[in-house]
Formats: sequence, structure tokens, C-alpha cells
Amino acid sequence: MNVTDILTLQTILVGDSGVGKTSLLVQFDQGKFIPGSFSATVGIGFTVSHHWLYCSIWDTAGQERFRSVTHAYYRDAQALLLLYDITSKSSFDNTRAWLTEIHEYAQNDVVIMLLGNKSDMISSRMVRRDEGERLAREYGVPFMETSAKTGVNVDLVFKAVAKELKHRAAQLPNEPKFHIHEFIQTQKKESSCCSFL
Ligand SMILES: Nc1nc2c(ncn2[C@@H]2O[C@H](COP(=O)(O)OP(=O)(O)OP(=O)(O)O)[C@@H](O)[C@H]2O)c(=O)[nH]1
Ligand SMILES: [Mg+2]
Repeated sequence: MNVTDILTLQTILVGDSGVGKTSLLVQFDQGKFIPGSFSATVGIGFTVSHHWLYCSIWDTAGQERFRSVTHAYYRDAQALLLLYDITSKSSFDNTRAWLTEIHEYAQNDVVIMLLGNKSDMISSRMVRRDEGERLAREYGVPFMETSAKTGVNVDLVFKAVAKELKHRAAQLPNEPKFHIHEFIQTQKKESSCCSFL
């Protein structure tokens, strides 16, 4: 994708409280990570990011009590990033419930991406990468592991989603679903990740 393309992208971040939605957003938008500080999002957060992409990002609160607030934002999302925390089995197990909610409230053609965040926390890993890949294949969605702390794969997530939307906008029906590996060659520093289905 020609990164000078300016694309608009309405994105929503969902997933259990504490998985790193806000941290991923701050890393993407400001390129920084604020260690240790965990202040749970209340209601909904919003950021407009002006990289190579004009991206309005809704950062939702993972806590159950804000769920009804989140529902209202699914409808307008073109892209939906569903995060779990690789150090939290429950956040991974809950992704199925999130996917059910997404299918209930979001547009049918929303681009969904499953992200296993906190990939830097190698010694505390509770969810293997292949478990994330398997779940992603089961639901037919692309998957990546990310770290909001080190920035690994964070830009790549938004590039990959933007490229999918570009393909769809260009109505290139015969094109294969875009393959994330294209980005790998150009982003040596990024870790490997599975291709899109
Ligand atoms: N090591 C590491 N810590 C992370 C990462 N992402 C988030 N954290 C930490 O995990 C905690 C929760 O991060 P948040 O970004 O606030 O989580 P959230 O998903 O926005 O939580 P809610 O707003 O309650 O839904 C914070 O202490 C972050 O510093 C990561 O990739 N690696
Ligand atoms: Mg948050």
C-alpha cells in the first residue's frame, strides 16, 4: 500500500478490562507507553490520529458496567480490533463472547482483527500464539500478537486493516484477501504473524 494514501478509518477497540486497548492506542497515536499506570477507561475514549491514515479510534471501556455504552459505537465502526492479554487466560476465553457481541451489534462487513496483546511479557505468557491463531481461523479473522509496550506490530495492525478497507473500497473482488506478510518484508523489526485468511 502506498503509505502516502490518506485513508479514513473508523476503528473501535474492544476486549476485557486491562488487556491494553488504551495502551495500544497511545502507542499508535503517540509512540509511547506509560508503564504501570492502569487507569481503567470510563465510558468511551476517542482519538483522531493523523499518521499516513486519518483514523478516528473509539477506545471502549472493558469493564462490564460500560458494555451498553460500547454497543452504540459498534454500528459506525469500519474496523474492530478485539484484544486479549496473552498473560490472561480469562481475557482470551472471553473473546468468544466478544465475537458474539460484535456479530450482534456491528455491521456485517466490519473488518475484525484478533490481537493477542502484551507479547513482550514472555515469562508470564498464559495463552500460546497458536491458540490465538486457531481461534482466529475458527472465526475467519486475521490475528496478530502485539505489544503496546515495545510497539511491535502496533503500526502493522492499522496498516493491515487500512489495506483491507482499501481493497474493499476499490472493489477488487478477485484480489486475494490481503496478506500481512507483504508488510513483513518492509518492516523487518516487526515480529512474524499469520497471514490473512
Ligand atoms: N507489559 C505490557 N503491559 C501492557 C501492555 N499493554 C498494556 N499494558 C499494561 O496493562 C495495564 C492495562 O492497560 P490499559 O491499556 O489501561 O488496558 P485497557 O484494555 O484500556 O483497560 P480498560 O480501559 O479497563 O478496558 C496497564 O498497566 C498497562 O501499562 C503491553 O503490551 N505490555
Ligand atoms: Mg482503557
